Amino acid sequence: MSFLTIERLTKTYDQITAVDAISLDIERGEFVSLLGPSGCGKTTTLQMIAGFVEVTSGRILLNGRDLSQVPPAERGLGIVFQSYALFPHMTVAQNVGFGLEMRRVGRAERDRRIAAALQLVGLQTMADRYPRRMSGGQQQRVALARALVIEPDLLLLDEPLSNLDAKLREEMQGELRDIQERTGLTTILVTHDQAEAMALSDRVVVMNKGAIEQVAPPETAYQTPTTRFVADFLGRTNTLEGLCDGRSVTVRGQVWSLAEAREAGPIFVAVRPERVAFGGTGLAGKVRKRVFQGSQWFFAVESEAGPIFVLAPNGSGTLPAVDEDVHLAWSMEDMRLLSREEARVG
Ligand SMILES: Nc1ncnc2c1ncn2[C@@H]1O[C@H](COP(=O)(O)OP(=O)(O)OP(=O)(O)O)[C@@H](O)[C@H]1O
Repeated sequence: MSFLTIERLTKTYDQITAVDAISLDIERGEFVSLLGPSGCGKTTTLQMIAGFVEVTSGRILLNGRDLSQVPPAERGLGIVFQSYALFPHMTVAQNVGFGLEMRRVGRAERDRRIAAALQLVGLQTMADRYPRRMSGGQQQRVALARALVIEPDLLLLDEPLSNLDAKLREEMQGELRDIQERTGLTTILVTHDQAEAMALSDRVVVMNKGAIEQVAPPETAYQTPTTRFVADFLGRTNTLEGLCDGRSVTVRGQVWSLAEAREAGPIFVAVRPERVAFGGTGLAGKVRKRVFQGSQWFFAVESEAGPIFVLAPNGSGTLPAVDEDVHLAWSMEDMRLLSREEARVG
């Protein structure tokens, strides 16, 4: 039995099915992200786990206990929202200790746990500050300390870093992962940011229209997306139409032999921009756009099979200019084959 089990969880609002019979198992100590575009149902899922949104049907079991009749405050959860929701008239220590006071934890124990939580988020010197005199990143750390101090069974994070600027956000991601690893706390993060989900998680749960598209470690979901939606959502991907004859795949006259036989018929081929190379006698095209991105160059190529994006590391030899005629190649291993059904988008 998993630490957290979600069974056919559903939420409907009048005509809208926000979450559509999703099932998911999360192990103790795992860091899992619910990832998807706006409106896919990730927040609603988290809110049902937290107990803030009533479940329409399905079950949530935490550590074997059915949560349906358990009020939010008794579920043993630490929660951090996008808005820090700190009490402005309380110091950092008072904010962090609030939950302990509610739980009638004694003074000495409270002080010890507040100090430990502040240490964990690197705010040990700021216990007496008021939130308004702190940066967004520091306030978010207070919110995190407040969630950690009650020693929750499960940590729920709803877009906790999306109010921070890009650099601070990246820094906080590292810290969040670090803290999670040190505490071993089972964590669920809701985010629409695929880079954030991939950087932090043991597994990502990619959601679309209230349903789960794929559950996998970030690398697996990125390298072997099982649907076109996942392939498009996790980074940029090129999707081209092809034809399979059972033993090989053809895209505009270019043929790749298959390692394993596959059902014949029309298919889609997905290949990542960083896997496409210039040169050889592959697909012909013309460079339409070339953009310097620091560590890499981005190219938009109009090919005979449609538009193809290419990413080439900076310093990887001579690269083509805009309007130059080019050939594009990639190997069989870098190609994902999606059936028409798998290739549906949206
Ligand atoms: N209280 C509500 N009443 C009616 N519909 C709702 C309510 N809350 C959410 N919805 C709808 O349910 C769907 C899923 O919403 P949800 O907030 O879970 O998505 P999300 O993936 O978290 O999106 P976002 O990142 O924008 O918050 C949306 O279509 C939304 O409009």
